[in-house]
Amino acid sequence: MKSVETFTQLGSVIASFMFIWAMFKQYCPYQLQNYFEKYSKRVFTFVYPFIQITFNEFTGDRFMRSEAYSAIENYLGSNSTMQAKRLKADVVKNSSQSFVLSMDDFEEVTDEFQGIKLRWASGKHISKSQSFSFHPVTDERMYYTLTFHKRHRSLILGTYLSHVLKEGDAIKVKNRQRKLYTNSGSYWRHVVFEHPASFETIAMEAGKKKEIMDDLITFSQSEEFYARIGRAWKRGYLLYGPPGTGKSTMVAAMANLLNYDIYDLELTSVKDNTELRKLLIETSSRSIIVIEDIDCSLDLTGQRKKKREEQGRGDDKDPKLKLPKEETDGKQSQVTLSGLLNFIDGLWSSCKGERLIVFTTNFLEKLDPALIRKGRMDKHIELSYCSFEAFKVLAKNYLRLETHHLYARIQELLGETKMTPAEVAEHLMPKTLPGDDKVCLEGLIAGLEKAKEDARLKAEEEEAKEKASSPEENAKEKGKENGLCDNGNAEMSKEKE
Ligand SMILES: Nc1ncnc2c1ncn2[C@@H]1O[C@H](COP(=O)(O)OP(=O)(O)OP(=O)(O)O)[C@@H](O)[C@H]1O
Ligand SMILES: [Mg+2]
Repeated sequence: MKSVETFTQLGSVIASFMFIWAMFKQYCPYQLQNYFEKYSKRVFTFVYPFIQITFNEFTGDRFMRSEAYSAIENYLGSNSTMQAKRLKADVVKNSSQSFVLSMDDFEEVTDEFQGIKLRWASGKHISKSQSFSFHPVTDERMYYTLTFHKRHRSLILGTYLSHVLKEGDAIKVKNRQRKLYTNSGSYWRHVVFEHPASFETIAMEAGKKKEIMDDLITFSQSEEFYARIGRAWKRGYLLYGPPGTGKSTMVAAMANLLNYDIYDLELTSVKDNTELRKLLIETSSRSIIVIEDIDCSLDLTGQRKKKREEQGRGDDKDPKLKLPKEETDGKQSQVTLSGLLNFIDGLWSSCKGERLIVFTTNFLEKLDPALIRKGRMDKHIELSYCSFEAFKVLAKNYLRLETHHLYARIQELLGETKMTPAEVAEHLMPKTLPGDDKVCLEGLIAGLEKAKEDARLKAEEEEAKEKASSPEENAKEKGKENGLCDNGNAEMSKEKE
């Protein structure tokens, strides 16, 4: 890199000479000017075999920061921290509130790409406002320059620069503030997404958890695979299970694992298929589009289909078919099952980047099979009642307990009765400060025993009802009634006698 520096100094000398020439050339005869310029350029390229590219912070529009400049800034971040003697620090308001370091003005760092050394330098143009003012405004425009030998021109201009942009963008995505979007009608609004859920804290069997995490990570790293097989880079997940088993929590954990944004799509407030299409096209890459409680969101369920069949109306693929959920509402949503299916199947192919679509439901059996078939909803994940293994995860998170003598009783009860992780978690919440583990575990045992007793009573009640409504029982009951009547008649006839 020493040679680059020497040549840079030489370049500066030649540049100064060119500047002096520019000042005085007007006093030279025209032919001499041409002659001098032609040969001075040749000499310059001969003695200075390096190419320099400038990347300005602002291009054209003063208010729009150049994307290339930001990508380079991110790309050089780690190099700058290691090499530059003067750094600039800033705080990024993300969850970690960490510092972001970049090289200060007029600093230099080197980079290496496929064995080629390159030099990046930062600079600043300062211009004062021309108009007179007591508070003159200075206009500062930062820039980066990249210097490399001309024999590497094609490699640097092609492969290296796209590598810089790609890496810089990836770093930007990693450091960015993630967002949670919700739709009000056909517009997305967003807030900063800072949900603490992670796969580590989700109560679930370790094997199942690992399988889901592996699936997600494999998906996020399979851009080339999807391109090769000619499929849009998307994957559908269907999370189903009773309320309070962690479906929404898992969506947040997925977003945190993959560093994705979340688009929480409220289908009932979407007017029609056109609005749905608009909303979905506006979603960015690296995002999860979630439709919670899909069975309630719209009547996109098998039951509605059956009802329609009974009414002798066409099939569910008819795009004109309207499936308003709240027909009594003033505003009717006219999003159709076919509208949703068409989007899931078709439109994404033209949207760049990766997207996950997640449906959650409490009632799997209510959903139209067309909606959840493989290829649309590729992975079906059941979130169910709390197992002992899941309980241990919760106890570790909430009480920092690995084991306890009450665990044996809890294991026994969890095998006999159903309780959702949400309910178990509620029992494990400390009731006083500092929390008392034994009190929490005993509370849970009491809760489980009560749930077991309630379930037993309910089962008995149902059994009794069933018996009452069974034909044999009815006949017996009738028999009894008749018997009573006969007896009554007999008594009456006795009385008559
Ligand atoms: N598997 C789980 N692991 C850890 N915490 C859980 C789990 N399931 C539920 N919880 C806790 O219970 C609360 C409710 O869970 P969540 O909202 O994810 O349930 P859900 O399945 O989405 O319910 P619903 O069907 O009613 O929307 C969460 O705040 C979470 O802390
Ligand atoms: Mg939920």
